[in-house]
Amino acid sequence: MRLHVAEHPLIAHKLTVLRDVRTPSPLFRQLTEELVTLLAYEATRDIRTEPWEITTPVTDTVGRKLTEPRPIVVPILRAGLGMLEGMTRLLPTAEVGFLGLQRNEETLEAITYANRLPDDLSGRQCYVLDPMLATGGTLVAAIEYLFERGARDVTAVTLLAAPEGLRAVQEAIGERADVTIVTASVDERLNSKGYIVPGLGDAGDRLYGVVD
Ligand SMILES: O=P(O)(O)OC[C@H]1O[C@H](OP(=O)(O)OP(=O)(O)O)[C@H](O)[C@@H]1O
Ligand SMILES: O=c1cc[nH]c(=O)[nH]1
Ligand SMILES: [Mg+2]
Repeated sequence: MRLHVAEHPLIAHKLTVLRDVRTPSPLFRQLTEELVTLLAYEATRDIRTEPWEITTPVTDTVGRKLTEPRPIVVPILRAGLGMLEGMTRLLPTAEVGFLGLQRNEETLEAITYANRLPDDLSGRQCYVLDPMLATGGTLVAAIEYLFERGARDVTAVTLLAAPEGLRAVQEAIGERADVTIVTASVDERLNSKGYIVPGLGDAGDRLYGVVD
């Protein structure tokens, strides 16, 4: 597993406003999108391209173009949905699959309630979107769903990651595949309720409001 912590003054600034408990949902959503676009730049550093011949108004030349098959972007509902627009703005031709997972607040176990992925992901570059990597249960489950369909090249884009969650992903995935995590921050720890500290609270609730 590779970890990339994206360090940039704009990321640090936007993340600080995002963490602030006084930041209302509309601004939280806007900042999430902006942060994802900045993180996507890092996350797609190894996206596959191939030579492509074109003619400019001046001459013939060879540039580069994204290779087929198209990359796939997989937001983890709910909170990952807030990252989709920012990612597809940079990767407009990407296919989008969906996973819905919810953490049980007592056991912290991730329960799957939606799985809408292409059947065959072999040879595809997959980008998983979830703002929070806490215990790692959700991301490990998501990566396993992608592996089941043949994916072996997975990049997870998160806003915050806890050291505990990073260790859990490393232990679960091992050397089985090429997994990269791109995050804006590795925070200090988890609290007794499994929340990231200092964190930003419940990302889904801050994006979309509290649902029972
Ligand atoms: O690393 P973990 O301990 O598994 O926790 C992280 C998960 O928790 C949050 O989702 P939540 O269950 O709150 O669902 P929501 O997005 O619908 O709010 C978050 O968006 C991650 O998916
Ligand atoms: O701090 C946390 C941990 C899990 N999920 C969240 O939304 N926030
Ligand atoms: Mg939530």
